[in-house]
Amino acid sequence: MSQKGSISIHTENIFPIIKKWLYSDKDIFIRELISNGCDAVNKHKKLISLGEIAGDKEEDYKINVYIDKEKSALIFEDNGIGMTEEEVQKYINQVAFSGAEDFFNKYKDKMNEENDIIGHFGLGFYSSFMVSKKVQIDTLSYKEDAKPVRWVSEGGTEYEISDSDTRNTRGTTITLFLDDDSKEFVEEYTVRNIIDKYCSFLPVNIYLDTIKEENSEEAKNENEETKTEENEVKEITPINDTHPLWLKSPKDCTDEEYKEFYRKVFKTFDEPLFWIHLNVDYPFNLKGILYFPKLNNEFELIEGKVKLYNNQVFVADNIKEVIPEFLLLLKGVIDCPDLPLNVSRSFLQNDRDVSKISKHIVKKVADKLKSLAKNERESYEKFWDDIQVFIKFGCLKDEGFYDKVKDSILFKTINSEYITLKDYLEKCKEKHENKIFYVSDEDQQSQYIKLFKDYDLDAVILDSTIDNHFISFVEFKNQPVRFNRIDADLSDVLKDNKDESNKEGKEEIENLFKESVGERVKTYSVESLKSEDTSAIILVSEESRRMAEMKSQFAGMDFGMNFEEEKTLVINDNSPIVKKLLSLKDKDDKKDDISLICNQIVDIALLANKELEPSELDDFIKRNNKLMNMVISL
Ligand SMILES: Nc1ncnc2c1ncn2[C@@H]1O[C@H](COP(=O)(O)OP(=O)(O)OP(=O)(O)O)[C@@H](O)[C@H]1O
Repeated sequence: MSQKGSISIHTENIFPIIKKWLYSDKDIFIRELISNGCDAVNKHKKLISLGEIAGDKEEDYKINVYIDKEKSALIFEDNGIGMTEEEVQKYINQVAFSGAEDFFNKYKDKMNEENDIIGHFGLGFYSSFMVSKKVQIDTLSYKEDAKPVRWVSEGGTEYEISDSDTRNTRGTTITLFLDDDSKEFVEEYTVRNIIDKYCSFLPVNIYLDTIKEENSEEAKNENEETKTEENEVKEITPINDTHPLWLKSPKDCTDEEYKEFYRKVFKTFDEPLFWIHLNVDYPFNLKGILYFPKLNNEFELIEGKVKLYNNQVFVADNIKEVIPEFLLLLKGVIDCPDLPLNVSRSFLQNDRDVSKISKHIVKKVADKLKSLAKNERESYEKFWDDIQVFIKFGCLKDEGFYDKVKDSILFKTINSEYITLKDYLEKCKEKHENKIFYVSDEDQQSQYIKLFKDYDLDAVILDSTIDNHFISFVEFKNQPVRFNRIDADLSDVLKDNKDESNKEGKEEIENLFKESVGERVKTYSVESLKSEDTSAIILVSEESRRMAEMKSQFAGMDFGMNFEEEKTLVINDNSPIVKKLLSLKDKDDKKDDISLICNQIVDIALLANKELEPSELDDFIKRNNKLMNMVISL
């Protein structure tokens, strides 16, 4: 037997649910009530522009928020459309029946502008019961012959409607009598911060004031002040900026405006490097400004912040569904009226739409980078050190982003030039095809940099933490290109410059070192290096170094193999010391000295590559002392 039916809901049970679960954050009742006021104003303006009613669209529309400490109440007052008794019955008494939706549906055929009404679900108003023991609405509709109405409810399903004796101008006043757990909302500082957070860019002026008790000291002082400064008119400024910069057309915004907006929104004195003004009408509405912040150090990146707005109402910071994770390293604002938000606004519903928006933002960022790299190369190079970590992170996170920006990725060379991968490979094709040499630590690898410069070779600097991963990623995407650290095996590259003369002498030098140094290095090679100052350098095979690094990252794990770095000692037969050693090789009484100096040369070469092992350092110091003694007793 099958049966169909409809589930019944007991309204009495709904309120505790709304109160407790609907909104994750108590503060948001302020946002909901102010956005209702804003909707009410916008509706009124819309009716004027549609010619439905007479009036001045530029009238002084506003939302006043008053704090009444004495009554422990918060009052929200607007001069919007107001409500008739019938509308109160319909929109307020029926939970989840939105007058905003109703209004939009009624006029949507006539409205050619986008829908800028915030309300949607018909639930926002009830968030006021999260903080109130009693809520009172006093409202007067714009309609002719409308009478002021009062609606009062103490949070259950009971309400009372009567004539209002306090509202005699068009608009709505909502009074929240705060419950005992919500007394913090009588503090002006708290309320101001919340309005600032959510409503900074709402399109209607918002003012906040605390009602002074008539005979209080504060009120008396204020009276005194007004008496003494009779001629001075106290200027009251709204909390919000009703025309945020992102709404302006990019061509009308000046650099100074962008910078000022950045400083104001992110409360900083810093200047952004550059920015992207997003302005999309199709296939969805999206406006915003993304700033590339100037970084003082790599780790500051985590502080990025992208604020998401829905019709100028703040929704949340850093929503990763809309803004891809790597873009969260930027700072900025994004206003997307089409966001499929759910009731509590900070949660998104439809993944497909959201991912479209997110893809679009990525594309815009990539386009901007490409255009800067192409058209403003000089400033792009100046920014590069600051933005490179961000871009590399983006590439690692999103291959699509890499594919878009790959030709705009720069590499700084040891000659302080900036070059793309393509240009580097082309330039070095003859000398080392598909091989990129890089420096991971300029100070430590200075010997090698010098060698490179002597041989007119070029290397790029990849010294941030992210570069290790980035190198593997670029190799994977650009096979058979390989990155080699500057101390990697250069024999192929040096071969071209190889001096084939003195072959015999070279063999003798090699044997001399082999005898004295033994197994400490795997291979020996003797070259005629251009610089006489270097007696020898150590080269480490790229593969073996990477394996050894990997092993040290997974310390303690047994890989079943020995990952030793494979070292080659390149001895310079142009060095006067090496020459001298060679000349002494047959002198028996010099054997010990030769061995001492050969080992010392190896250690110095090792030191120039990286720190010595403790036991090696020990020997090095002992030998050094011996050498000094020898010199002194000469
Ligand atoms: N200040 C106001 N002035 C005029 N009408 C109002 C005001 N506040 C609420 N209303 C009416 O009550 C309706 C219900 O408000 P409520 O905040 O519960 O939902 P909403 O704004 O439609 O949607 P949401 O839940 O998304 O905020 C509104 O759609 C509007 O018609």
